Amino acid sequence: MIPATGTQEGAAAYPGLDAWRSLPISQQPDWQDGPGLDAALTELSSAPPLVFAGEVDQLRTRLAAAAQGNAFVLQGGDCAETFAGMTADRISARVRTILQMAVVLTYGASLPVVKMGRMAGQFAKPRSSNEETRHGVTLPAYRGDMVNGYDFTEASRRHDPARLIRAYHNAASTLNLVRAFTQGGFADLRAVHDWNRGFAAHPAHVRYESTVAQIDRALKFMAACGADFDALRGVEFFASHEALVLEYERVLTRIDSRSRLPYDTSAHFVWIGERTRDLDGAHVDFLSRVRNPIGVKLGPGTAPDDVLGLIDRLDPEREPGRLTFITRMGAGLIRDRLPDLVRTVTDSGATVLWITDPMHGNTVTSPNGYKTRNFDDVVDEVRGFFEVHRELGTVPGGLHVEMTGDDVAECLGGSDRIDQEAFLTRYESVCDPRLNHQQSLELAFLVAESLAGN
Ligand SMILES: O=C[C@H](O)[C@H](O)COP(=O)(O)O
Ligand SMILES: C=C(OP(=O)(O)O)C(=O)O
Ligand SMILES: [Mn+2]
Repeated sequence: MIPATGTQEGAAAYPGLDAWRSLPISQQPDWQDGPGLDAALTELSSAPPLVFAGEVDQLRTRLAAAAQGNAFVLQGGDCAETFAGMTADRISARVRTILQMAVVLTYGASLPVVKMGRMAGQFAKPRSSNEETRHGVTLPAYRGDMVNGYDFTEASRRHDPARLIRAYHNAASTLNLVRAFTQGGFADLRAVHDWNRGFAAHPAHVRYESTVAQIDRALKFMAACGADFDALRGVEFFASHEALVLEYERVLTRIDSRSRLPYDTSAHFVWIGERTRDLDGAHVDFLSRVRNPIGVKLGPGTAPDDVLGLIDRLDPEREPGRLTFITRMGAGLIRDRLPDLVRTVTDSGATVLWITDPMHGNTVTSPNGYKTRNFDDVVDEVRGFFEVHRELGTVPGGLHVEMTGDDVAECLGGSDRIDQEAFLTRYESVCDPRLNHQQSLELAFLVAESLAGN
């Protein structure tokens, strides 16, 4: 595999990479141009790329397969990664949960599952409000560890460009560990299946025992046929995040030594959020100019013309795997809003990958004041997504979830019946509520059952 170059060398041949600077832009830090920002960007401009162009191309082919119905994508991780949360235990729990979900989905879909973490760079958050008020004190809103700190003090909430450098190093360490876990034996199919057996053995999860038993039989069958399980010890695992802070994405954009084309080497896959997908805005312009596969979040207000405009701007060549639409409509709206968008894309002749994010359209506030989501709404939106695609004969290509491998209590419900009282001691997210380990697995089992037509 030939790496992208490790410097900005060659980027001068692409002046368009800086065209976003003169376009309308929202949700950016307010750290004013100054020595702090310049110093951080200078340091990062010579830092090595986090991912390699060849891997990014590989992902594009995997996503192309998913768009055709020949693979299924699982994208999951924190709403907002934190520097403090970058411990071996937490990273391994998250990777392990994604691997467990992937085995279940692989069985249910009878398809390869493309595994992508919202990991190693998910450090910047768009917010509804610029400010947060607590007990009469108003401070800048928390915008992710790449921008400011979560602690509610003036010093912590100041936007600090030195955090760009910390974000880069935290992403590098996370990715290093993820690569080690997924290549070093941790992902062994038999071990992952054993973990799932443990999950289904719990009395609250008995209804999943039959799926586990079926997977068990499938593995025994594979073994009897002489499958080389040792060859299955390593898995591909890709990194992704919302490309929000464009200074960070720009400085990590490098020219690939093979193709001489620009790649955003901060992650394999980057997406544009619901709040920054303006056709004439900075985010769409910048991402139109890098070779990575790109995602765009689509909320319930998305118009058919918006999706056509996004295809023209982001995928003018109609390249398989280039463009993914991540829909987040809400359980109550998906069956109403998604069909028009899918029909519009199909009629245009374009092929995009459709993924469901059943989290962001289902956020509510619990009576005791926590941002939460009902597990049943999450499941219902996923079901709606599959129903719409089945009806239209199109491909439901993947699942995008905010989740963790830890035993937190942030979303309501699931077989373990998380209630709002549990939030008082086990709510840890610094932004949106995540499915915990059990809820994540449960969702995977439910999706697998419906994929298998059970
Ligand atoms: O993760 C998504 C957004 O950053 C988040 O939903 C915004 O939350 P807010 O409405 O609390 O700002
Ligand atoms: C900000 C997010 O989502 P959206 O852009 O869909 O609101 C997110 O994925 O955390
Ligand atoms: Mn979120």
